[in-house]
Amino acid sequence: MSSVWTTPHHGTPVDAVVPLPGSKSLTARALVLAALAGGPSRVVRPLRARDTDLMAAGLRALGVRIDEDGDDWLVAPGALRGPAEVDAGLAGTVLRFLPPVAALATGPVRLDGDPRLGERPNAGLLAALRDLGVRVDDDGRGRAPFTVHGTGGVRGGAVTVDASESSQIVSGLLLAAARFDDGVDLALAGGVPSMPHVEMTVTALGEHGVDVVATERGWRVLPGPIAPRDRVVEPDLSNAAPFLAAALVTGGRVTVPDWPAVTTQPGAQLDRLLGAMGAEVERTPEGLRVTGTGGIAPLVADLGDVGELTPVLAALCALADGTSRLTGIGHLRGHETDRLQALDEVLTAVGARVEQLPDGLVVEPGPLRPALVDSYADHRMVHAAAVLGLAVDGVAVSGPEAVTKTLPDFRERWDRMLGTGVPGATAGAGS
Ligand SMILES: O=C(O)C1=C[C@@H](OP(=O)(O)O)[C@@H](O)[C@H](O)C1
Ligand SMILES: C=C(OP(=O)(O)O)C(=O)O
Repeated sequence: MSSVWTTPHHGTPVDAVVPLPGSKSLTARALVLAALAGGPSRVVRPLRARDTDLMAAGLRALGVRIDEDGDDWLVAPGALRGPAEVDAGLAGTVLRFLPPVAALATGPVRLDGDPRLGERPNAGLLAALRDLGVRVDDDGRGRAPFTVHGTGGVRGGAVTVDASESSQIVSGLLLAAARFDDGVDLALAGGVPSMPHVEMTVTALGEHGVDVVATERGWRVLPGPIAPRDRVVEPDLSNAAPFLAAALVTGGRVTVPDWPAVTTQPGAQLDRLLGAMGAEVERTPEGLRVTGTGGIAPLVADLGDVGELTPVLAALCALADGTSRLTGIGHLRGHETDRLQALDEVLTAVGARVEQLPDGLVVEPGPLRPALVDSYADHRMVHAAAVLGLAVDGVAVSGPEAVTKTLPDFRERWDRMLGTGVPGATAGAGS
């Protein structure tokens, strides 16, 4: 049975500096590219959480050596081999980044994960792999579990890909493509959500010396070596969302240190989005500082590029001064849970009126009330509940352990930000 977390209600302005661990998305790319590189790489300050630990475990199962050196990971590529079993848990990154790597291995690689993983869309990836010459056995639905029959090499070449349900399908193919005989000339069959994450992949490839260019309909990766590279992982800006939102909800201020000046992380758009909701946002020498100014303005925005910010932004919408409309996020129905349905249920439970659109949500705030809500095994739904709980006394969430996916000590960090946890350890009073 899962536990229940009664989220802290907080009637006074927060004032805290909240350092955050590394980005899930950057850690995943760093691991995969290091594993495919021509020599060893060091990943400094990787995220250590369920998703990235599963990525490391999956690569190890394929023959890659990954050692811990203090907080760093040392990655030494080896001959990729099956037979192997990969547990992807609920990680979209493992589900979509490892099959193209498995295709380069010698032997069968079976990928499976949590029950919900089998509902996450992946047909576009498996179809593309088959078109590139890879044998994949699945249940006919293109979803986990499935087995990639690696033969030690992939032909590669031109391929048209349906990545309308996840950008990770594109990223997975591009990350491994330099190791395909003919590289890849990837044309999109339609749209792709989360474009900043594809840009993150393209940037990471370039940093590893891979020749990758944008084409009229997609991207071309030339075959060639992947250079090893030591890299420091930026803090996870998407996981900054609930903490920065706390400044808005309580009329306080929160600073996230080491906010990168330039980044491909979609969380960088929090400055624009929280600014549109009434926050004052400044870059200080210490980091990004968000200050609440009293009310919360409603948000009308296409979040297609920044889908993973939706749960926290939608929670803010339930506390706003008017009706919000969030669109461009139909693909969130295939995330850790159907996030549009889950947000509808949670925001309704605390008193908002919610309308589901095919590609989004309309959120009209109502009189707030306490509620016991579900996490739906989704880390970002726990973040959303925590944000609501600041303003609504008596918000409890069942299954809060879902936060292990990307920020295992979320609750401790939350308490410290509010000044109710162990002082000084990971967050303290702002200056
Ligand atoms: O490539 C990545 O690291 C990610 C891409 C996005 O996936 P979708 O395009 O499936 O939304 C994002 O939501 C996910 O959290 C991380
Ligand atoms: C969609 C997310 O995760 P995943 O990488 O599993 O797709 C997320 O973290 O919001």
